[in-house]
Amino acid sequence: MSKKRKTRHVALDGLSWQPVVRTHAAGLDFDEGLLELEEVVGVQVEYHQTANGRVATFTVDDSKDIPTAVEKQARPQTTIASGEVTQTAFAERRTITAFDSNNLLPEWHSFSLHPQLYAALYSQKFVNPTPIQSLTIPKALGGCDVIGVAETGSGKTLAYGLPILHELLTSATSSPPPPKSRRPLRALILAPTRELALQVSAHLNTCLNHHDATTTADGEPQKQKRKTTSDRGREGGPSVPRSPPLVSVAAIVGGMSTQKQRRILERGVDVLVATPGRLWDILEEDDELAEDVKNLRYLVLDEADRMIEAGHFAQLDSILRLTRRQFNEVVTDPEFRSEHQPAPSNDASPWPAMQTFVFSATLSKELQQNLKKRWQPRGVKKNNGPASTLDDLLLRLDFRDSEPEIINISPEGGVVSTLKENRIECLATDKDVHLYHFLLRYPGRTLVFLSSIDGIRRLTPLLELLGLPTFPLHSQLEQRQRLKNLDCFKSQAHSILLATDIAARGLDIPSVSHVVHYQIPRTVDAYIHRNGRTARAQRRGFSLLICAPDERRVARALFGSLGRQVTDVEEMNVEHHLLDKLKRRLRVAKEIDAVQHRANKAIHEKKWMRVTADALDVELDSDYLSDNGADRSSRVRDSRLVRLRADLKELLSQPLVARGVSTRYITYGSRPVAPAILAGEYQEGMIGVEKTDASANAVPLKEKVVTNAVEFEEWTGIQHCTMSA
Ligand SMILES: Nc1ncnc2c1ncn2[C@@H]1O[C@H](COP(=O)(O)OP(=O)(O)OP(=O)(O)O)[C@@H](O)[C@H]1O
Repeated sequence: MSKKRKTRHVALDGLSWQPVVRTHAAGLDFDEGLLELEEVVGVQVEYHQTANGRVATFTVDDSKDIPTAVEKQARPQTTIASGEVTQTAFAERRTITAFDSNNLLPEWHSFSLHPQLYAALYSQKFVNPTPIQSLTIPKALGGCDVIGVAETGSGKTLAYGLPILHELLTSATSSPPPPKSRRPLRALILAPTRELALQVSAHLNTCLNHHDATTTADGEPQKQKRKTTSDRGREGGPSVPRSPPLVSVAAIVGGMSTQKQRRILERGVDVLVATPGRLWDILEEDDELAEDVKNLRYLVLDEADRMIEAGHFAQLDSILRLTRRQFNEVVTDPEFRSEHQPAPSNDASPWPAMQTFVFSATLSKELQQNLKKRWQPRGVKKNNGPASTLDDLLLRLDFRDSEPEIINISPEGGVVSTLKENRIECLATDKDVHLYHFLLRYPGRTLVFLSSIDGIRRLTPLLELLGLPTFPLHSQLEQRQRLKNLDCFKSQAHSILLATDIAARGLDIPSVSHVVHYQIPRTVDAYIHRNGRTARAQRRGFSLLICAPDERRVARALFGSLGRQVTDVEEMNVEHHLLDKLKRRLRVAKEIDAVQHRANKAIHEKKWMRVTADALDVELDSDYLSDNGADRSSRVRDSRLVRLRADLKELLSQPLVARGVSTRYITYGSRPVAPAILAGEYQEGMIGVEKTDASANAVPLKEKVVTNAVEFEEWTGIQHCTMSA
């Protein structure tokens, strides 16, 4: 006789969701666009078709004695923090208590960091601290507030991250948090974009969950195979005991399920990385978190200047007000204020006073000086209305330190020493062909910046039709798609990301070989940050500015603001004789795209008419429904498409041949090319075109001045122009 199963229905949030282990590497690992993965065990999911669509019912199988989240919370020792927790719990069992930094990481030894962090640095082969890390870490560990300005890709995340993790790890090791209560938030890191927030969270988690090495008795790291989600699956389900991590880091960003976010916060988080908009939404509902923010130990503004541009101003202002010692000012949202009366003073916090870190690659000197001067004793601050500029906002930061340390090691002229800049001047209508030529001539991971989303929408299908692996990134894409595209871009050695300035800040994508400014950036900061996606961490990088005549004034002003002249930037050598062939390919690709676009539009219109007619309960004209005319035109379109595609295929199959090279007699003649083809010295698909690095193919400046004196004059002739916004 079968035993009757006991079932009960519970709400989605009442289930015992558990974060799933995912592989880590420093940087973005978004699993094809998944922000966070959770699993639930012992629950049957049934789908029912209803008038409102498909509905899922979750039925807990009690025979398996699976606790719900509510039951779990009632048990001691089961609070789990952050999406990365199972890994963290796993690492915790191997918490490192000793590390021979004196011998293994001598350059880091004087910082006396927590052994866990040393082991993580060692396993990532970060043998030397970067300059900003060397200067910042001792100050931060000594309790100073720090304003750090250093070039892009110089390791600013760990400059503020290591001191925070060090203190949290040290205090967690000496006095573990009480098991039952939700652990209070200790550090808040605010970042302007979702991608950057997720990246910072992943970067810090890598330092906590170091998987590649474990220590032997003498503290010597020893290689160990990293566990992956699939390994775990093969082993037959979760094998890791789910104990709380020592320190948990989580990210809260827009575009992520709010239910998941609530669960993450309920489990308790030590370090929260967030975008201001989503964090403020949560703070308005979560009193406990708002209370935590008032008693923070660390506050970090990463890429503070961009936060203003990203339209987070009001929310950022409101969050910063919560962190101030005396809550006696007008809050942006009065309703919120009445609910959240101030904690009397930060002195009540069990932690020492809050430390504030402000980091960016671009904070004006003037602002840095103002920040230093602006400190006033508690309670005498003026100007309590809502902040309206970055200056205004940062001047209201409540540094507890009367002398915040300003560490500015940004390079003169804003250019990283390992970056090579080139430019191409051409008509606006020739930008496409120059971009196409560059992408073929210098394959690699290329990030192309455009000023408008329309431009990205136009170029993406063209480059795809031309056979180039192209991915778009802009704010009108769904978050999941944004992360997926980033993942695709970074997983292929030869790929192209067409992006707006949403990708200009902070993103640490491994080995971006080229940055192309398809349109001139609107600000100097944007130019610096765009360039900063390549030439990171002392690697070499290349940036190309494609400039049309009507952009020259802006270019001149931009370089003027950097204390340079645009003519200091070498012109790129272009194989002009190849451009005609490339233009032909582009023309056909554009035609295909236009025909396809018309076809899609017709289909959509028809569909829309049908849905609208159904909704209004009206009958469509029989002529309209008969499809005869439409069929005819779609047949014409289809056959045109077939023809055009065949033309493009033919054009793409024709090799691009350098001037003076005969493809009929490749073994002899004035330039026999066969030996070089066999030796792989030519660029693929380009016969007779030498394989070179983009940075090695510029027209030397002197030569340019002599041969093109008129053009040179045009670039320098007009003085005193101003940047347009
Ligand atoms: N000490 C180190 N040694 C070697 N590599 C490091 C070190 N510290 C950080 N890195 C690596 O350098 C890269 C850039 O670091 P990070 O993203 O923190 O730079 P950043 O200064 O914040 O850049 P941006 O201004 O563009 O945001 C990362 O891939 C990081 O893993």
